[in-house]
Amino acid sequence: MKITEVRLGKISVPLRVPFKTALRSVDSVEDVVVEIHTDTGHTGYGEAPPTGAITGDTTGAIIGAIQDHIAKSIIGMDVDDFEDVLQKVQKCVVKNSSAKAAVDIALWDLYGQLYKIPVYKLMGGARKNIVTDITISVNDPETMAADAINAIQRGYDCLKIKVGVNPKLDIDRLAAVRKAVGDDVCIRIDANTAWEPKEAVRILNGMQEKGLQIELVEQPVKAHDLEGLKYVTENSYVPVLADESVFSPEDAVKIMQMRAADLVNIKLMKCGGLYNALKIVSAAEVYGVECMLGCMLEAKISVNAAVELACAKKIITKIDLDGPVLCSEDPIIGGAVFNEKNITVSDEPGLGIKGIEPGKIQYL
Ligand SMILES: C[C@H](N)C(=O)N[C@H](CCC(=O)O)C(=O)O
Ligand SMILES: [Mg+2]
Repeated sequence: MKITEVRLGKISVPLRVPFKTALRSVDSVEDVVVEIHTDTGHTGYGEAPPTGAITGDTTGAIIGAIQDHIAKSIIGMDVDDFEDVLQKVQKCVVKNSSAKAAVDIALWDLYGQLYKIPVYKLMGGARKNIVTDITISVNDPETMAADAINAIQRGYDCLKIKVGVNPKLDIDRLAAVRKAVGDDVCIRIDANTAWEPKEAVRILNGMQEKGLQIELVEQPVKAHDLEGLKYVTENSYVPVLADESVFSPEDAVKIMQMRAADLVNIKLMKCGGLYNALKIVSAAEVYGVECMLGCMLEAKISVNAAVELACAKKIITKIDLDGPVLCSEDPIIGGAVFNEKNITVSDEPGLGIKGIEPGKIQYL
């Protein structure tokens, strides 16, 4: 199965409501779609969003990295030389984790098709069903309480609450949400790097002293501030999950060795795809650190690849794969079934993606 062409396109999917975090505010998912074609007539699908505020990757940079470096390096290679092709993707250009992830995902899709096996079974095959949380954007406390009730009415029982814009409001935000949804709903929060370490401990312990039952906090402090992250981990009542601080497997190992966080959030767009995500998973298994499988604002092709990984590995105990359910439509045909919080992985070979709705992709 030789790679003959790497074709790129763009999709744009409106969100149900604007997505607002401490780092950015957007109204739609804008993704680069990758199709890898082969001499056997197979197509592998991948996808990457331009999450510049977190990865530094813009649409133009994703397209440029793939066209100028990655595609040139892998065209003509045989997908059956899988390790060689995956390593070529990682090594032909530095950084550019989202571009690498998009191509890596498409290659796993092809490799699964070659051996007629779903990707989650190739990687471990632990389970077929997972349950995701849903994200509530940061707003004023009343709006967030109303959004939380709406999520509960859609059937979600775990909410990921964004905080960190005007941190003075954060305890009031969580108090309003907890009051609105009651005690049985799981609430996790994500500060997206917004707080200083001492401020984080004060806010988090203030929340727990009020009985708000926060399950975990994601990335309370700046990405590079591992000492600050460790300070929060050691001094707050709330378990800490590292997100923006963990891109590569090396980052993950460092955080685990330092005990700078209690958990890590694996995202394919940060680590460059499934090849490196599996290394983070292995490190987590060795250190006994549970993982979240998360996503950026992404449509269903790349989130589908994350579903495959989450269904393969039991060390992944927290699921934040709500990209597709935040969208107002799903232009992707095939793949995992997203029924609100319940996600069922596809049993088709590869990723099970059949294509994109006609007219929904703009080829370059
Ligand atoms: C969409 C997902 N639930 C999420 O919140 N991801 C964010 C970053 C998403 C983005 O800005 O595109 C996170 O976990 O930090
Ligand atoms: Mg996060």
